[in-house]
Amino acid sequence: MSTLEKRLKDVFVFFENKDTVLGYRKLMDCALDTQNLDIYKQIINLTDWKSKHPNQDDIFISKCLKVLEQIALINVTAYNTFKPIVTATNITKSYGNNAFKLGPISVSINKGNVYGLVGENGNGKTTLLRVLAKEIKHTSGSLEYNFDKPIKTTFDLRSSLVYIPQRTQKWYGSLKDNLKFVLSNYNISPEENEIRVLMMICRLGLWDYKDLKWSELSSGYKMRFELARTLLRQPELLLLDEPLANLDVLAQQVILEDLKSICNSLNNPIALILSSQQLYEVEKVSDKVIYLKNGKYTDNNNSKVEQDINKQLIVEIDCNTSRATLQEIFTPIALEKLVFNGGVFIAYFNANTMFYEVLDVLGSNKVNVTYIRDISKSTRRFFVS
Ligand SMILES: Nc1ncnc2c1ncn2[C@@H]1O[C@H](COP(=O)(O)OP(=O)(O)OP(=O)(O)O)[C@@H](O)[C@H]1O
Repeated sequence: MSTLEKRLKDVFVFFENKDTVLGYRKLMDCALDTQNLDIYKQIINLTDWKSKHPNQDDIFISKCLKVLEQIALINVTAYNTFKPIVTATNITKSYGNNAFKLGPISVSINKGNVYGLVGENGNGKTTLLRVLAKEIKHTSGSLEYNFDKPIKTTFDLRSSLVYIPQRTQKWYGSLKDNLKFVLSNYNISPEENEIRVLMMICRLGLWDYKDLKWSELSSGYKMRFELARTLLRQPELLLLDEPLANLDVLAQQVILEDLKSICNSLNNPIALILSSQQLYEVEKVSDKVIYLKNGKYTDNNNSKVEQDINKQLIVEIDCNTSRATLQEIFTPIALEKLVFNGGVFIAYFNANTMFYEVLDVLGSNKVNVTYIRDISKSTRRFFVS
């Protein structure tokens, strides 16, 4: 089964299980991959219909399945270049008299992948993004880009390599008109412009907001607008600085899932690097997490400390049991260290201890746990240690 066939089948299963919202998003991803304006028009009509008939799921699903059948008839060529779009080798960045130094950093970035950039405040996330975005020049090391589209002008560069900073600028007029303005620079017909813009509006869940002004949108929708504006230009490398700031937990999950599937496009994949303080959410969607510590990171981090930490089972626990009690009940399952960091306990066990044994011990001793998580492989372990 080809990747497209598999994706179409997934969409079918979502609808079969009445996961309408998710199914529709995935259907739109498949539609985008066709690059076919007739399919786009059908999605636009369907979104309009859904907006006018919000409670008629069964009819909506049958309409979606008809579009799905038509997408299945279209030949979609999959992108298959595995060359990294950017390769950084021992890059560093210093700012004049400031003591902070970013790097050396070595990393390769590939299309179709999501990279989560995490680290404590002031550890160089924004600096790294700005260096990769060619907004500021690195001090030493080499940085090699491999864009598919020819880069002859700064406009070409800024289409393929897009950086969205933490604070975005105010715009005037309606959301839809602003998006149409973006495409008006790309030499396409007014009709095609309208269809492509409306398709992107549908995909990013902006249908009911398309006629609103900047001041009428919440932070979450302003971020969605920025993404729509960027994605219309079909970037190859997308750098987002804290896109989750100001979003509620649900909106964070939705936007991350959306970003992941948009980057995973079959014929137009994007390499995405996003910085965030939302560790769990970012780790869940990232193909790789870049953790910056004092400005440093290397792809193959095989330092001795790393190897030792990787062997332990590390569990974060929130409960109102005393430290002494936890110490006592965990000792038989090879507790090596118990740390209380003011809010939660971090328990370090021997590598042979299993997470289910920890759950077992807590349950059998009737400990009231409000939160527990195995963070052995999460970058969270660096933040709590
Ligand atoms: N333009 C600049 N001139 C001088 N120093 C700077 C400049 N920009 C950043 N720095 C310094 O570089 C260091 C790293 O900052 P950076 O903004 O890259 O970190 P960050 O990880 O993104 O932080 P945060 O999570 O707080 O956004 C800080 O010490 C900061 O003071």
